[in-house]
Amino acid sequence: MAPIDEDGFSLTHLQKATSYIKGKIPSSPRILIICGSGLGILADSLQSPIVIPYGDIPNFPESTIKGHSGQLVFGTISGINVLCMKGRFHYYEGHSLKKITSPVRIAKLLGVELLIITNAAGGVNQKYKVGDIMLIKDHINFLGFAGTHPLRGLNDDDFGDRFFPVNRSYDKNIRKIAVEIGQSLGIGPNLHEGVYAMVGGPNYESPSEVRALRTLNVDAVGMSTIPEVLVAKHCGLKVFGFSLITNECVADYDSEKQPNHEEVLAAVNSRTQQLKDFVIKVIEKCNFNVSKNENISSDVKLSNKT
Ligand SMILES: O=P(O)(O)O[C@H]1O[C@H](CO)[C@@H](O)[C@H]1O
Ligand SMILES: Nc1nc2[nH]cnc2c(=O)[nH]1
Repeated sequence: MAPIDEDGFSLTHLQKATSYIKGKIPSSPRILIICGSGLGILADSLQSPIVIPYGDIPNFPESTIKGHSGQLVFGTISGINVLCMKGRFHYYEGHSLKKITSPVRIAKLLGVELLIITNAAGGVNQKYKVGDIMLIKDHINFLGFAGTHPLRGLNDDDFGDRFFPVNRSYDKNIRKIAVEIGQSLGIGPNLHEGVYAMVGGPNYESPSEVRALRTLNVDAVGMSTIPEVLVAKHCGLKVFGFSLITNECVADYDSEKQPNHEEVLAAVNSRTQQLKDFVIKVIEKCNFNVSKNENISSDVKLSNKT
């Protein structure tokens, strides 16, 4: 029986988008960077960029949120082929989780081996300050607790096994490199390793929710990232992820503070150059971590399947 092709997530359905992208790029990407709110500036670090608007890619979702421009950019960083999503998709926009994560499967089909995923997140840990970077060491998938999952439905064996582990999802070697790079860039005191939690959104947390997250040892909270990571792990990609702390979550019942998207984007804008330097150096150091570039093949097949 063919996997349920709900929301176009099966190999057959994704081949149209994959073939279209293959026709636009000269060789296989090894790294996919997914840019969080306002973090599309990371794409500006790519050499010889080729820009493909999401709207031109068959069956590709569209971004609807400020700070997500809706372009796929192919280029190189330190000689490594990189695909960068300037704009990601969120469950609260109305996209299904299959749709949100379909770019990860397309990246796998294109030859990507490493997902670098970024987001803007609220600081739950009271030690975190606006502008800090949190390397994600683990996550809590609240949507998954209720069974809301991108891989719900028949499993597509073309991509991965029905049941799969997600402990050690966030590559420890790359995190170690990132910590060293953070120190070399002078952001060591503002660099943490912590637990990211995803909620559905689009509202920010109530004070009681922030207090509950703290009891669960959550360090940062957002409305994205984990579905993409789960699909990446399912199909065998390495993952490195970080959050930019863009606001301090409000746990005081009488606080006048009201988290908002403008402050989120402003916090990202204030760290633009440092974030670009950070990501470039992580990729430079990870050079050994992915295969060398190779010319793009015309047929669409999974690299780990004969
Ligand atoms: O997770 P990213 O895409 O960075 O965006 C974060 O910022 C927005 C809220 O300000 C939400 O979309 C939340 O998920
Ligand atoms: N859920 C959530 N997502 C965010 N994205 C940026 N800041 C926040 C926040 O405080 N809460």
